[in-house]
Amino acid sequence: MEVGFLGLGIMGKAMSMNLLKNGFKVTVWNRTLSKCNELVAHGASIGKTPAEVINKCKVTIAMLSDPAAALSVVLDKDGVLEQICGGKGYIDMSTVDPETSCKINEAITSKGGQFLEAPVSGSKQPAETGQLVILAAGDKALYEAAIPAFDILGKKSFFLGQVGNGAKMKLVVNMIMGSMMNAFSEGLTLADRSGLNPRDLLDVLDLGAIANPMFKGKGPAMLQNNYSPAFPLKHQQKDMRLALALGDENSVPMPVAAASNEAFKKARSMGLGDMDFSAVFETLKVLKHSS
Ligand SMILES: NC(=O)C1=CN([C@@H]2O[C@H](COP(=O)(O)OP(=O)(O)OC[C@H]3O[C@@H](n4cnc5c(N)ncnc54)[C@H](OP(=O)(O)O)[C@@H]3O)[C@@H](O)[C@H]2O)C=CC1
Ligand SMILES: O=CCCC(=O)O
Repeated sequence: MEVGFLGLGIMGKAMSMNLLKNGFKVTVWNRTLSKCNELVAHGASIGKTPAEVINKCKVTIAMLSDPAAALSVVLDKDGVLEQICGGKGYIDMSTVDPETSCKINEAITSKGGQFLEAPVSGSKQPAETGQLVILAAGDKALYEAAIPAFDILGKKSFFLGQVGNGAKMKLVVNMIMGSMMNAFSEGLTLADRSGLNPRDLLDVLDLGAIANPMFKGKGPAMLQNNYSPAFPLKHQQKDMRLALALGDENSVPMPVAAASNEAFKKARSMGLGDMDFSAVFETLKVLKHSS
């Protein structure tokens, strides 16, 4: 099967590489074109613009940073819309808000193309090993056609109905994850400041009812001030912001998420946006202990 792939950041690079290694023919494009070279060394072809990729491929996947990037790649000059037409499918796997996804859907379907949103749960390593959780919504026929690719990229795919539902599910999941990361950071700090060994806290947490892969995976690195980015903090803050907007629209009070968003904003203001989102832990270190 031949697919196009737009956006070779942390996730897009790992996902397109995985497709290549599993026998897919892949044509890639990235805004910074030099990032295509590694994929080409593994057998990918390059499209010089999103339009060129769409022209070449029946199905094209996008994995882009945020709503502005997702819209720009579709609507701007040399974008997806210039070549999309009947018989072609576009699958946006970026994390965006439902409104952005609906705008893209309208643009693609107005030209006769098929559209599926399919944001993912899971980070760099699951992307490398094909263990993502795919949250798809939109064109059911395109979803079914994409299953061979989704089976390579993920361990489980959900079809959630109309466009917007995939985006909503993803934002709810990441809102919970971002709040958990803040509670975890506060717990590590409280353990340390009150004279406990935070490593003991990691062991205790791992044996109890709130054990989870995120605490287990990120905790030891956080205690070594290692925030090598798997999920960049700027994207987590974007997701909290978009989840809070969804809360506004649905009159859902979310004081925990709002406080977490403020912590991520503070971390961005400290220059930590490109670090892993666990770097929000650093926001607690600027407060010195006082008696
Ligand atoms: N990292 C993770 O753990 C996960 C991330 N996600 C989501 O997946 C998406 C991608 O994440 P990730 O790979 O980590 O992000 P990166 O920041 O590593 O990559 C972002 C990609 O978007 C491109 N891009 C940014 N702005 C534009 C623009 N205006 N026009 C065209 N291309 C643009 C970048 O191109 P360039 O190289 O030129 O800058 C790059 O290819 C995000 O929506 C994120 O929230 C979802 C699940 C997990
Ligand atoms: O959007 C990013 C999700 C990261 C994860 O699920 O580990």
